[in-house]
Amino acid sequence: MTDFPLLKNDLILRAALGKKTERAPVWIMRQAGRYLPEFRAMREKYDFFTICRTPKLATLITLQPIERYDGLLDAAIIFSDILVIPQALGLVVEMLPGQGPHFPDPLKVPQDVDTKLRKHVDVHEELGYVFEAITMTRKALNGRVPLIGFIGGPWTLMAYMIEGGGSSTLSKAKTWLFSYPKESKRLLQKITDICIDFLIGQIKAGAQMVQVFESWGGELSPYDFNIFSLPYITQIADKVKAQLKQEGMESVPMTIFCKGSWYALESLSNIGYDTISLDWTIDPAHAKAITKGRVTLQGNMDPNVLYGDHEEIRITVRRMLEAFGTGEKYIVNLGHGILPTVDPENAKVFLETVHKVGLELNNK
Ligand SMILES: Cc1c2[nH]c(c1CCC(=O)O)Cc1[nH]c(c(CCC(=O)O)c1C)Cc1[nH]c(c(CCC(=O)O)c1C)Cc1[nH]c(c(C)c1CCC(=O)O)C2
Repeated sequence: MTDFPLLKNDLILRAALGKKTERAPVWIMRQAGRYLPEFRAMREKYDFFTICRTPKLATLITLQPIERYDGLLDAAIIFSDILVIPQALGLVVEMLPGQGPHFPDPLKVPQDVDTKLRKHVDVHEELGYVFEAITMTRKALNGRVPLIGFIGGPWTLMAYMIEGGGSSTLSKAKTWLFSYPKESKRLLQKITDICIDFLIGQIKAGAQMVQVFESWGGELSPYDFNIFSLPYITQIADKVKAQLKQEGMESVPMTIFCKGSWYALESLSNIGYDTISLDWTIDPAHAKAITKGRVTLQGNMDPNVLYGDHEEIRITVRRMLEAFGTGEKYIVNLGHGILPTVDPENAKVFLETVHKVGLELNNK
């Protein structure tokens, strides 16, 4: 194991493990991204996946929000993308400016799993650049805040690999689920095996917390979620923790974010994750009543509130903190990624209010 600088702010790790905190910690999904002019300047020079594959650039960008919002963020998240796993499997993925991800040759029929995808993926060979970026970033952070690693959930990755990009209906991916359920499960298992190896590698490289982004969970009915998502995200938590334990290594807190899967809260609080990240359609009181303190909750302000004026942002943050409670089992975040046209000053108002109101409510 590499020797890393001593961690000075462990609020988020304590909150994730259910310990008391002086105030609720905060970070922002997609905090290193297009809303920051310093990120856009880098993107004028470099292609998206070139940045992901160049540890020095990924480190620099991961640190951008940490430096801009000096002392206001309680975690950094490694700059990368969930789609590096489909790339590791052998698919070409491009990031089209302003349009998002594009697969020129996606999976079309089940036989493609055998002809278009690598039989075996060695994560060190294919994704070693992410591990290097994590180790480099953890050192560059110099203990300021913990570093979060991440992966996409198997169903979300499968859907991208078949749709070939974003989609409003996911009809192509769902055609697989309902026409070729056996082959779909085989593909989901293949992706899951890589997710497990990749997360373990990220933790060994220095990730101090990890998040699974099942961003398209809510596109499935509760019945289908239990068949095509839940078993795989469950395996990820189980096997990552079991393997680290077997190797005598400490695990790190794990967060599951199933966007839109409000119906799955009960199941999600029983499958080995420490934290559940919520989108804004879930009422905090409802989430607390269902999860009953078994997990830490993270979230969940509507990212569009950051388009409101400063006073509206402050009011919404206060309401959210009062509803979740700030001293225990809560991490503040948005309900989904920060939007690319948000004013970075509004994000600052959000962060400052979280600090101010969090301390105030804890000292009551
Ligand atoms: C579905 C998904 C993807 N990527 C991701 C998800 C899960 C979270 C979610 O649901 O939003 C996760 C992700 N993508 C990115 C990060 C980096 C770390 C961070 O959060 O700051 C993380 C955690 C960088 C990125 N990933 C992407 C950008 C913008 C790319 C650009 O510069 O053109 C960044 C900074 C591109 C991307 N990557 C993806 C899409 C749909 C897009 C285009 C839309 C968008 O820009 O938000 C796939």
